[in-house]
Amino acid sequence: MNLPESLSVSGGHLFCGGADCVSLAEKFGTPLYVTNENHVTGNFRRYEAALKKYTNNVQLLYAAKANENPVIIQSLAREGAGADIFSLGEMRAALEAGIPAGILLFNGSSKTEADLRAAIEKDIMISVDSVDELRQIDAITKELKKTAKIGFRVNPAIEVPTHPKIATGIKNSKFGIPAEMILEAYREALSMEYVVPVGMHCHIGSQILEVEPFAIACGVIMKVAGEVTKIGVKLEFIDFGGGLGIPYHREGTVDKAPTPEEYAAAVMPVFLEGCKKAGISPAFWVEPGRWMVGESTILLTRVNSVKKVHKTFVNVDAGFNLLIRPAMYDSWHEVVVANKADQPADGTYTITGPICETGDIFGSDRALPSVVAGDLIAVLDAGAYGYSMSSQYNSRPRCPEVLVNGDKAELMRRAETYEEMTGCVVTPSWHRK
Ligand SMILES: Cc1ncc(COP(=O)(O)O)c(C=O)c1O
Ligand SMILES: N[C@@H](CCCC[NH3+])C(=O)O
Repeated sequence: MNLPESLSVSGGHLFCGGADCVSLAEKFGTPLYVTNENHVTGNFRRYEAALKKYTNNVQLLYAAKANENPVIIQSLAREGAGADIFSLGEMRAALEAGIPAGILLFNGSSKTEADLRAAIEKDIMISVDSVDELRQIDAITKELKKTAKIGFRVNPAIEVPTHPKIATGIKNSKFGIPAEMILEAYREALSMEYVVPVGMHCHIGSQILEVEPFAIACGVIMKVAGEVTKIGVKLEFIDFGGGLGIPYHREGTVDKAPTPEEYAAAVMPVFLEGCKKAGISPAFWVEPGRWMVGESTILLTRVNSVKKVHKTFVNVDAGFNLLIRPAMYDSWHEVVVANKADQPADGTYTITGPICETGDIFGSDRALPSVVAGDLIAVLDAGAYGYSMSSQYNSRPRCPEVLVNGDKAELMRRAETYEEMTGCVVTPSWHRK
C-alpha cells in the first residue's frame, strides 16, 4: 500500500515516525489516536513555500476544526500559522496557542451576539455571513465605541467535485452572500461608523481532489474584489478558504490528490492577475485544515473478536463515536493490520465497531492478512475531522491521543473518565431521595 509519509513498516510492524505502533498500543491502550508531529509541521512549511513562490504576501490560517487538540494548534502556531475559527472554543484555543489576534478569522454562518462581541473586543476579524449579522456588529461596535474589521464571505456559486454535505460554495449552500448581492453589503458596511471592511472570504468545500474549482472560485472572487475596490473598499486580505483533499484511497483505485504546488500553480496566477487588474495588493490568505493534519494520524484499535458468518466481521474496540467519517459520509479510510503489516492478504474482512448501529463500519470487505482476536488494526488518515468530530455515544468515554516526534511518543490527551463524561449531569429535585 501507498502509505502516507507519516508511516512506515519495519519488522512486520507499522511505525508512526520512529514509534512502533504495536508498542504504543501496549503502553497507552486502545483505542488510541497517534499523530506524527513532524508530518504536520512539514506540511505547513511545504504549503507555505508553494504559495510564497508567487508572492511573500501570504498567510496560512489553520482550520482549527480539523483537529482541535491545543497541542496541534500550538505546533502550527509556532510555524507562524493563523487560524480559521468557528466558535468561542476555537477562538480560545487559538489565542491560548499564541496565535496573534490579527491572523485569526472568525467564520461561521450563525454567530451569536457573544461570538461577535468577543471577536470585536479581542480585535479579531470577522467573516460576515449576512447583512443581518453586519447590522448586529454595527450595533455592538457603537455600544463599545470600538472598531471592527470585517470581510464578507462570498458565495461564488460553483459546483465542486466532493461529497454534497461538504460542498460549501454551491448556489444553494447556507454559507456566504451571493456575488450579485455583495456590493450592497460592502456599501452598507462602508457607511457604518465603526465597521471597516478590509477583507473578503470564500470557501468552496472540502476534500476537493482537483485544482480547477479553486482557480475558478479565485477568478470569481477577484472580479468581485475589483468591483468592491471601485466603491471604495480597501482590501487588506482575500481569504480563499481551505479544501485541498488528501488521497484516502491508497490501494487499487488510488486517489490522485493535487499537491500544494499544483494548487499554487493553478490559483496564484489568477490571484495576481486579478490584483493587477484591480490595482490592489491584498495578502493572499488560505485556510487548509485536512491537508495539514489528515495524513498525520492513525486510529489504533484492538480486535475483540472475529465472526465468520455470511462474511467475516472483525469486531474492534473503536467505533464511529471516535471516527464518524465512514458512517457520516461513506468515507473511505484504509485499514492496516499494524502487527502484521508485512503479511500478504488472505481474505476479505469487514471492520466493525462496538456501537449499537449497523452503520458502525470502518471498512467493508477489505483484503487483509489473516485477522484474529488480539490483532491491532490501524485506520489511516484519521487526523482531520477524526477526534474533533468524536462523541460519547453509547456512553463511551473518548480515547487518548499520543503525539510522536521522531522516536519520542507522549500523550497529548489522556482518556476521558466515566466521571468526566457524566460530570455535567444534574439530578432534578424530584429524582433526589
Ligand atoms: C470556512 C472554512 N475554512 C476552511 C475549512 C477547512 O477545509 P479543509 O479541511 O477541507 O481544508 C473549512 C471546512 O470545510 C471551512 O468551512
Ligand atoms: N467534516 C468533513 C469536512 C467538513 C469541513 C468543515 N467545513 C469531513 O470529515 O470530511
